[in-house]
Amino acid sequence: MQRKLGYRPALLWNPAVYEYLREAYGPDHFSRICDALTRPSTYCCVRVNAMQTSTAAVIAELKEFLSSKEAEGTTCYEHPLLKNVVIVPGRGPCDVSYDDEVQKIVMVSRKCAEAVLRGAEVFVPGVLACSEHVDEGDSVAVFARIEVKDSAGKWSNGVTRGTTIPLSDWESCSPYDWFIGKGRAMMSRPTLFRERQGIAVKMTDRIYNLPAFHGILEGRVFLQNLPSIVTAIVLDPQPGERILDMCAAPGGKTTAIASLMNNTGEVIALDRTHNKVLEILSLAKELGLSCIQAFKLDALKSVQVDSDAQSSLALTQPLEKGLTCNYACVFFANISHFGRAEIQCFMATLGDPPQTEVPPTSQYTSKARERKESRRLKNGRGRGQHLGGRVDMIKRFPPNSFDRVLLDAPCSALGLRPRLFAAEETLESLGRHAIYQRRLFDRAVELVKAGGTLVYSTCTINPGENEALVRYALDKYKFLVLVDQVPKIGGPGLVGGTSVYDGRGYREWLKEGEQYLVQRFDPSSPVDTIGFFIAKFQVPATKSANVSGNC
Ligand SMILES: C[S@@+](CC[C@H](N)C(=O)[O-])C[C@H]1O[C@@H](n2cnc3c(N)ncnc32)[C@H](O)[C@@H]1O
Repeated sequence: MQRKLGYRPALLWNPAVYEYLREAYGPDHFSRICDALTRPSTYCCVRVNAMQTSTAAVIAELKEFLSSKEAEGTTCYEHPLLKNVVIVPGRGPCDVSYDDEVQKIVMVSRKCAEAVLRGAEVFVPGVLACSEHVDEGDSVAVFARIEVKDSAGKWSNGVTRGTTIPLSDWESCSPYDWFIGKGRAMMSRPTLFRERQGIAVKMTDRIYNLPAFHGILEGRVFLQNLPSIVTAIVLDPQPGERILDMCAAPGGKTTAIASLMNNTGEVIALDRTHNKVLEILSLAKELGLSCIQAFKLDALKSVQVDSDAQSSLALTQPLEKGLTCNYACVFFANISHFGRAEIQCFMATLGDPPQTEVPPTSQYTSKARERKESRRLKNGRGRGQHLGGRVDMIKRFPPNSFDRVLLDAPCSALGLRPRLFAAEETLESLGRHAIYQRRLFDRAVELVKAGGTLVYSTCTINPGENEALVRYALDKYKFLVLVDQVPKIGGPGLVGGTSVYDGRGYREWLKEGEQYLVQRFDPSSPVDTIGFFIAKFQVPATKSANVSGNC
């Protein structure tokens, strides 16, 4: 059947979100955006680590590498506007025809398919089902299985892992299966469903051919989306400055910022997830960027309140020590789920720390510590040690601590591509993202110095998390100035607002004139990037007086 032979996936949305975005962009534009979201960008963007090498050297090495591949005609060039950025074009969509040789099918999960469309091979955990008698070396057609709603209203792929697809029975594929290319099976069917890892299918004919250069130029380049690189440049970090990257993992923008500063100054990277902090540290090490310090910290709790000052020294200790070292650490570890105001209020009533609250460990071991010790004996050293050391967990900062702050906020990620399914977000969940981003933004405003710069970015096309955040920021913090950005590669933002009530009342976007100050990367535009949004704010020298009146 025709639908199985072409790659024309229709993106599935929650109906209310679909209507909301359709109204925001207009039917034709939104239809083009949906179409673009289902495809990967047709080029790779490589950020050169200028600390280790030069753009010319990278281009020379890449050209040599690419010419040794069968990807004929593939070349690369420096981005015309961005220093140290190399573009490597790919191809697609390509016609991949079936012939009699390909009779066997491998069905993969939607997430696996999205990775394959970005250039990955099919790995074992991504395989859901395949034809009977698939043997190592067989030519197979690879299909993506898209989620469907089950009888309980839950989204699932509806396929039991290991299911057999009859030979050549294309009809057994539903309208939710999309052909993404052909490949060579690297293992037989029984092995495939017995193994837990490894390459299951090596792709030979892809709908999208993106250059893959794993394992070359390590430490000298970093593969990064164009808008992410632009975000770091827009922040305009200067050598010697103190910069905060509030939501930093895996560290793409953190390392871009540190490189722009020639590795001089201080880049503080926060993330609330332990292993993600290790990822930042490992990337910084790989790229040789020693000016980066990464901490595990909920950015919502990153601002020191007056009563923190006395205990700030203790708060910079790793939590493991904190459990035994002193009262302040134990206190903060245990109440970390409270908000700032509650902590402030509690601390104010607390007075001096009691001397005998936590006896020394030699005399006393808490139940939690006992459990931890027994886990340690059973499992060996903690995960921090396995992955290369533990991370500092608590470090609050006094207000007005940073020359520049980047808030690359956690978001609905509705701009990421390729994307074969978008129905998981509802108007309510979009509203929750927006609220969370506003709370993080409030902290960012506190932490940036008077005279400093604050950049806010997301990888979503949802105006409620983009333009509406800017409206919130300018309405709440009258002293903030929305400023122009260099370079400007994205298009203008959205003016006006929405009639669709998202349950939270965030309906106003930009005012006339403001749209040219932000940049919105539209996936359907010729720049062909992920959907992304950047806003830059300047804080005047008189910030502190204004902050107290507005925060
Ligand atoms: C969009 S990603 C950041 C990507 C990163 N800036 C980069 O360019 O590589 C958002 C990150 O925010 C982190 N995050 C979410 N809530 C947070 C919080 N309250 N405090 C700190 N990090 C948080 C998530 O763990 C996630 O790694």
